[in-house]
Amino acid sequence: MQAIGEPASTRIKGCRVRTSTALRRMSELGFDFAGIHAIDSLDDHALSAVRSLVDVIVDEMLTIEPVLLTKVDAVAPVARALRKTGVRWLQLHRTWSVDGLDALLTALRSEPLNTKVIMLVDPEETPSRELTTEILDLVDFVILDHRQGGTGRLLDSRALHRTLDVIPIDRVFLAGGITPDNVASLVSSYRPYAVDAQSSLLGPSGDHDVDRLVAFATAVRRLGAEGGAPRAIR
Ligand SMILES: O=C(O)c1ccccc1N[C@@H]1O[C@H](COP(=O)(O)O)[C@@H](O)[C@H]1O
Repeated sequence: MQAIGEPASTRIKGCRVRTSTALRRMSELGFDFAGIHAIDSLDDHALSAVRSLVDVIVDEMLTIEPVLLTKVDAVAPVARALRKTGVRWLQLHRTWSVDGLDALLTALRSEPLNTKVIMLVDPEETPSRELTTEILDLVDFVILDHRQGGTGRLLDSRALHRTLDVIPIDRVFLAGGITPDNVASLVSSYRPYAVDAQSSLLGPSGDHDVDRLVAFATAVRRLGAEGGAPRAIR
C-alpha cells in the first residue's frame, strides 16, 4: 500500500468484504483498502467475523488494509472493536458530535494501534463550514457519501463541489454510486485520496464479482499509469 503523504495515484477501496476469496482477489488486483462491515453492532459475533478476515490478511501477508466500518457511535465499543480485531483504519459512517469524537480520539491515543479515522460527511446535508473544519481538525480523512451508505447513488455534484471547497481533496475518500464505468471520470475530475465502491462491485448473489473488480481496478490504475487526465474545471 502507498504511504500517506506520498504523491501517488488515487487509492482504491472496495467495501462490504465478507469472504477471504474476495479479500484475496482484491489484494491481487491492487485494491488498497477493504471495507469490512460491522454496521449496527460491535458484539463478539460481529468482531469475530472481522477478526477472521484480518487473520487472512496477516497470515497471507496480503497488501490490503482492512477498514472497520460502523455506525456504532459509542466510545467504549469502538475502542474495544479495534483492540479485538487489530484493525487500524476506522470508518465512522455516522456524524459524531465534536465532543464525542474528541473522547474517542483520546481513548484511541491510549491504544498502541495508531488508528486512522475516516469520518462520514454527507455533502447533501449541507454541513456548515464550521462543523466541517472542526471535524477536519480531529480526523485523518473524511468519506463523502450519503449518510445511509451502500445506496449505489452518486452524490449531487453541486453539493459535492460546495463541500470540496472546504475539504482538501487529499483527505477525501469519495463514495456513493461509483462504478467501473464512472470511476475514471471521477478520479480525473477530483483526484481524491481514494475512491470507494460497493454496490457496483457486487454480483446478483451479493458477493463480489471478479469481472467488476477487475474493471474497477483497471480503470483507476490505467489513469495512474497515464499520469491521469487533466483536472476538470469545476
Ligand atoms: O452498505 C451498507 O448497507 C452501508 C450501511 C451503512 C453505512 C455504510 C454502508 N455502505 C457504504 O457505503 C459506501 C458507498 O456504497 P455504494 O458504492 O454507493 O454502494 C461504501 O463505503 C459502503 O461500505
